[in-house]
Amino acid sequence: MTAPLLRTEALNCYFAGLRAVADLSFEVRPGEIKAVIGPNGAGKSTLFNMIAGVTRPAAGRIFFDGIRIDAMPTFRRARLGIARTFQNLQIFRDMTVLENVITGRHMQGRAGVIGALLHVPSLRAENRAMADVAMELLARFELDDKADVLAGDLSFGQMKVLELARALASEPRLLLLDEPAAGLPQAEAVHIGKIISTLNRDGMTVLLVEHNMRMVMSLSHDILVLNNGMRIAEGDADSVRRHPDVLAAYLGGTEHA
Ligand SMILES: Nc1ncnc2c1ncn2[C@@H]1O[C@H](COP(=O)(O)OP(=O)(O)OP(=O)(O)O)[C@@H](O)[C@H]1O
Repeated sequence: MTAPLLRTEALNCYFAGLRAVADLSFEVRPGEIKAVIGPNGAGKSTLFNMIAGVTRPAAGRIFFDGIRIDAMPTFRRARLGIARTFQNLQIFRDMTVLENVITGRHMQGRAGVIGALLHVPSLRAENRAMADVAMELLARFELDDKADVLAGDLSFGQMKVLELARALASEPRLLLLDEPAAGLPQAEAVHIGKIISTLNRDGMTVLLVEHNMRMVMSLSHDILVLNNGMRIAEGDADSVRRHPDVLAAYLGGTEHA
């Protein structure tokens, strides 16, 4: 069997005594779309933040491609090939769409974001190459005609796509998507879903935290269900949908789409 791209071992995280994630071990295999679902407060964001490097686990280990990463700063995880999007969009609204993608691209380059923004002369050639790649990405997401528009002037749906494009600009091997459909009408959620599906068909491994059940059920190869920080089920859409503990956890919840 192929080695997992991402693996956690007995992860724990506490907030003021509350156990937000409890002894959680799970894997993401290369090439799969894995979703993490669960009712509000289940621990999804906490898990996501531990993988991205925002929150330190109290105990447990995280491995990316066999390398232990749980104590690594975020930028080193990014350099290893982990990119993320944010639940609350974190695009630069006063920069153009193209510049936003280039900031993602600079995770890869020698220049760094500051160098890019200062237009250091020796870095111009590198910047031009990055701009070309960024334009290709925008074309792929049908945002190339908006390259010179300020990101803040995009529609909300386009901003979500832009954030995805920026994350991809670093050429990651693992894409962490934090509620990519949040706040979108169903038609635009379907559009984002198609983009994710195409990326995955082209080989991208995806870890998805999402409340939109239609998206989760249609996209995911494997679904991890959390409740109170613990795994209550894991498997494909059909098995998870029918699992009695999953039904019980969601009873009275609002997440069913
Ligand atoms: N920074 C924090 N300080 C204190 N408690 C926190 C903090 N972050 C999360 N928690 C608590 O940890 C538990 C897990 O929260 P988490 O945000 O990970 O759940 P979630 O599954 O992402 O929920 P949602 O679907 O509402 O985003 C919750 O009880 C939450 O209140």
